[in-house]
Amino acid sequence: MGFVFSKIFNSLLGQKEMRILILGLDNSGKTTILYKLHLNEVIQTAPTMGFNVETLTYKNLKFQVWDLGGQNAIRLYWRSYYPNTNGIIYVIDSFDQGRLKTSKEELMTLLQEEELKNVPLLILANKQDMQGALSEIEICEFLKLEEEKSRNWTIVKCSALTGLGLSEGMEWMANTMKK
Ligand SMILES: Nc1nc2c(ncn2[C@@H]2O[C@H](COP(=O)(O)OP(=O)(O)OP(=O)(O)O)[C@@H](O)[C@H]2O)c(=O)[nH]1
Ligand SMILES: [Mg+2]
Repeated sequence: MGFVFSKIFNSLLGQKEMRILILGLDNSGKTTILYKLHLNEVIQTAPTMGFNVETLTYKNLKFQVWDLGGQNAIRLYWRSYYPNTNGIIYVIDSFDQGRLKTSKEELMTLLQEEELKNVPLLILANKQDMQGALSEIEICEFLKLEEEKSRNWTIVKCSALTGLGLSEGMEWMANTMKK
């Protein structure tokens, strides 16, 4: 009986689009990641002034993925996209150590948002192809996220250029949402 219910539930879930936001500072690689996932290509990007949105299917789940511009002035508008969000992908440029503190501050601010309470968080430590990039362990230590007890979160090292880690990250998101 339970099996029948879980099959029905899964098929319903398969049709529902899960709303995912890709957030992070400008130049961290959000748009490159979105299109690497969508087209399996590295596209030439320009700074995003508004947003890009694409539908991706992964593990029988449909994700409606919103990539928002990360420039300082545009970050003010992130919160208008928060309602009904099912997952957050937070992208960090692992090579840009000078802006890691700012990136952490932005992350801490959004984690305090009531509308994003308990929403699963996938942190992507991007640009791992660059010599001198911080490892995901170093970034994790810097972020000090151990206190995020009520939220499902993980950190995955990735490169939007090579594709490293992107499937792993999406797999985590899909599995977390299916639970
Ligand atoms: N080496 C390397 N470069 C990357 C990687 N991901 C993105 N880039 C480059 O970083 C630059 C910025 O990438 P975008 O995807 O436009 O960054 P963004 O986060 O969307 O930036 P905004 O739209 O301004 O918020 C581009 O030159 C990308 O080619 C990566 O994994 N490795
Ligand atoms: Mg962009």
